[in-house]
Amino acid sequence: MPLNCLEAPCTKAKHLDMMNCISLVCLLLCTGVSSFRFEELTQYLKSHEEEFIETLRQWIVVESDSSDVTKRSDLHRMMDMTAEKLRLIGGSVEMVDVGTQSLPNGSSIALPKVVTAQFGSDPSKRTVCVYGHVDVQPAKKEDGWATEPYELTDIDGNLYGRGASDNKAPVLAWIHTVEVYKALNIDLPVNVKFIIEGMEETGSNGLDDMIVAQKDSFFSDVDYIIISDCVWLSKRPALTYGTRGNCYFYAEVEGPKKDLHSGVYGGTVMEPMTDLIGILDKLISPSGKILIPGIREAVAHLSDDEWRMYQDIEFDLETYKRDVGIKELMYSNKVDLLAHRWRYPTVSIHGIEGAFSSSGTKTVIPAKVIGKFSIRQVPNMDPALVEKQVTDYLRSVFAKRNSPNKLNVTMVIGAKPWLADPKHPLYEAGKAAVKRVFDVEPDLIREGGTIPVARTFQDVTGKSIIMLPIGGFDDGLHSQNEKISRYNYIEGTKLFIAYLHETTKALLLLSGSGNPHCQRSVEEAHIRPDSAFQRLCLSERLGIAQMIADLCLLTDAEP
Ligand SMILES: CC(C)C[C@H](NC(=O)CN)C(=O)O
Repeated sequence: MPLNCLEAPCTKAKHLDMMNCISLVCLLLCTGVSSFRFEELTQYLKSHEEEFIETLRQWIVVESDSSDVTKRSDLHRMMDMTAEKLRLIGGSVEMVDVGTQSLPNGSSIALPKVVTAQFGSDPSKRTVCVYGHVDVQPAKKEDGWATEPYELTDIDGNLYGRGASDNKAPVLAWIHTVEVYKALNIDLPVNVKFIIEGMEETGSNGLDDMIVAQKDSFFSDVDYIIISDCVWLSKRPALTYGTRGNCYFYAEVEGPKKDLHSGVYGGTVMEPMTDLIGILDKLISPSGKILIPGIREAVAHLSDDEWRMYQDIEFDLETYKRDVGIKELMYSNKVDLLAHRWRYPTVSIHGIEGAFSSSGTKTVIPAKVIGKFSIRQVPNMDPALVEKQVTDYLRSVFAKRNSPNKLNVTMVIGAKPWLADPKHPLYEAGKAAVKRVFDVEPDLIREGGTIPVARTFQDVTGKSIIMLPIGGFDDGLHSQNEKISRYNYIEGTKLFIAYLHETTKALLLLSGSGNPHCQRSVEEAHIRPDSAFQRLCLSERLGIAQMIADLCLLTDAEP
């Protein structure tokens, strides 16, 4: 019985019949999909566990905090170490200069180079590109860490250290995936490329331009991009199909020419800090309602399907409360809580530069203060519009205060949200890999945090992205006592090994027996969620998918 082709423009292969399926299986056999030596690969991994933890230790010790310019030499060293590691296992590595960063005092400083690497360029294989970052958020012992943040400390199987989960261990897990194949002299099922940056935690400065510049070179043969810079929702492994974006603002209020004694001058001048707190208070209500006109109106409505997906996810609010360490949440039902974590915007106030913040009782009136806040972005918000909405609104709120002080609002990060189709074959491959390693179905989740470059990858290169997290729900990203468990680090590496295998099948499926028109059309269909075309592709592909999956099962002999 003939089966319909994957999509309309693919005329030659309009009817994929049994013969075509058989030739596809032959292709699977030729590309090595049939001889997956999973046991051997994971045995090697297990027997080298301590070595892989030692490498993580050497990476954690580097204070690669991208937000602190005094640590820039550490960050450069971190990029060198990443390049060296990739070279050591046989990658052809480049360190791409992405220019300089302008500092508030008018000077500039070199951005960390972006590391790219390539393993294999076999034209008969598909090419995947792994993105990750090796910069970290700030951390000091006195912030409340129980251990030294830059010394990897193993307590009860948890590996504590700044950047352990975000994102050094996942980057290493991908590198080790390639290393294990190489060490055993087993052919990688795909060509693997890496793009590792050092400015993710401050908005990926320089990377967007580099992606645009290398669209037709480094990215030209990339079939899709994998990002493992997020965490599971619970103890169950997950696949992530969306991230929120982030618009980060500085609101600077400047008053007297120098700091003043509040006893001598207090009561006679309008204080910049009072103005700043006054306007920040008008951003969001205590119940979480964003007060900036136009923001809430832009948000895509929660569909019935989404509601059902959230409802079906196992998620315990009590565990969540315990992890956060609070008595009450903003929402007491699961769907509302997940929706506000993943797919609604929120305002967070992060800090005030110039304010007195040490211990003690200094009685100063600070002359200039900079409030720092960000708004997480969701479909269909547009950072350029948000910048205008926020600036206009804060100016009008400030004007009502009749203050002689000066207000200056700037948006320093404008990262868009990213959303994929969790029914894409890449996610089917993810499910199969999770099943193989953990013997469960993964949660399909979104992520409240931001990977600034995710949307750029998609928009500029036109490639699909899958996010494959290995971090635990309680890893404490950006927080005190960040960690990754040994279990997640090592089983996560196993997951990546399995994923490269499963994805080879998925990519063959995507390519519609290798017809490039089919490939392009399916990719396009998945980049435009909700199109009628995509629905057609998906529904027509399901039958074929099932059939090929069944045939693959026959060929998937373990050693
Ligand atoms: C734009 C932010 C600084 C990016 C940051 N990203 C991550 O933490 C991803 N690991 C975020 O705050 O979401």
